Amino acid sequence: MSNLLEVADLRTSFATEDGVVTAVDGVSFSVERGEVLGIVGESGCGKSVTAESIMRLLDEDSTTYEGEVLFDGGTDLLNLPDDEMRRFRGGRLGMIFQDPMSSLNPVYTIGNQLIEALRTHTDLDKKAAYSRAVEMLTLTRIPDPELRMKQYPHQLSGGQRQRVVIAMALCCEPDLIIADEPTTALDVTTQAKILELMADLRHKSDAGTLFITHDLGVVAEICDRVIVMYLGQVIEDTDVHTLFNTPAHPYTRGLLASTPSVETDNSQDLPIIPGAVPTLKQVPYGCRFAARCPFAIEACREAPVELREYAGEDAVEGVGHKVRCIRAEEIPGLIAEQERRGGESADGFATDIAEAEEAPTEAAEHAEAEMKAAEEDQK
Ligand SMILES: Nc1ncnc2c1ncn2[C@@H]1O[C@H](COP(=O)(O)OP(=O)(O)OP(=O)(O)O)[C@@H](O)[C@H]1O
Repeated sequence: MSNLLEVADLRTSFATEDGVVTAVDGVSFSVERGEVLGIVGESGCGKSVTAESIMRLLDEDSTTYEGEVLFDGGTDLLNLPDDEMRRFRGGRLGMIFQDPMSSLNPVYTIGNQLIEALRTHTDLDKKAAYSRAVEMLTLTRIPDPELRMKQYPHQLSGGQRQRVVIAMALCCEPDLIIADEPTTALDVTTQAKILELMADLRHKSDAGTLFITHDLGVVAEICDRVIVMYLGQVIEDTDVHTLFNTPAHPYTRGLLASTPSVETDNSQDLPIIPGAVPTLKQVPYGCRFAARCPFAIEACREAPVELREYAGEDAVEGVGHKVRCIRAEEIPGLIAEQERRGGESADGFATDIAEAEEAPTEAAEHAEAEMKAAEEDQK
């Protein structure tokens, strides 16, 4: 069976005043029917640009796409004529964004908008579209769906608006749903309810879902497989259990270690990934994470690192597990050694803010030295 979505070597670049920057750099992954694939990573790592590239929502004049985005057996979305792409969006491709107001028109009632979406993308007549819209709102468990049909977006709460957007994304029975931080703007209780709703709805359709979030707790709750992105690249790709039980990339370890859990009730004791994601103008030549990595050695900085199959002793048989780190197999041993020596390891990351703040200085110095060397090379 072919994948529902096959993204192959996607590269998205922007022409900016300071030259061309590549926000998504050779990203490949696939989504099967019925599967939820999570994309996780810190702010600025390219999650949204990946989604917006698949949907072709970026400014056409300043954006260049390379690679392939093959949908349902071969349609390359990157080469689809504009009018066909418009038909795909909201039809076979459903979208849910962080801010529900970006998907809703403030001057039309909820009913008008749902009916319009259904009439554009299906053969339903007005009466059938009305019934279907109410049915979809009921499915999202919004209170009093018939009343909501007559209301305008500003008359609803944030959680209710997001339920409407979910109803809108699902009403035309899309094959693929792209959800970009759909719960981030909501309070914790509403967030939990919306996640529960999404988890429930996925069992009612065989659509594939691409779920973008910076929150590993959300990943654990809703995703089957996960890709972790860092500075425009995939740095780890595996199923959700493997990611949480045997993470292989130091960045993933850092993200997991710095995520509060039920056991860690004091977030001050959580380790910190030092520094910040470099800007797209400062992309390091070798491993892009090296400047922030407690395990980086000179070899990490000498050449670009490929995404490859993880072959550690703890690798789970039969589970695809890819990692972009030349030391991934050594790291469990290095951490065990640290622990044997009595150090508080926290997967190699410091829990002390002062200690963690030393590293960005080192990172910045290194990035600057690399930039200088690259400039010299170009002369
Ligand atoms: N139109 C644009 N022109 C130039 N750079 C852009 C443009 N859009 C995004 N970027 C840059 O691309 C990089 C990736 O951005 P993206 O929004 O995909 O990150 P993200 O991982 O989704 O982060 P967040 O969680 O904050 O949304 C960032 O450095 C961002 O500044």
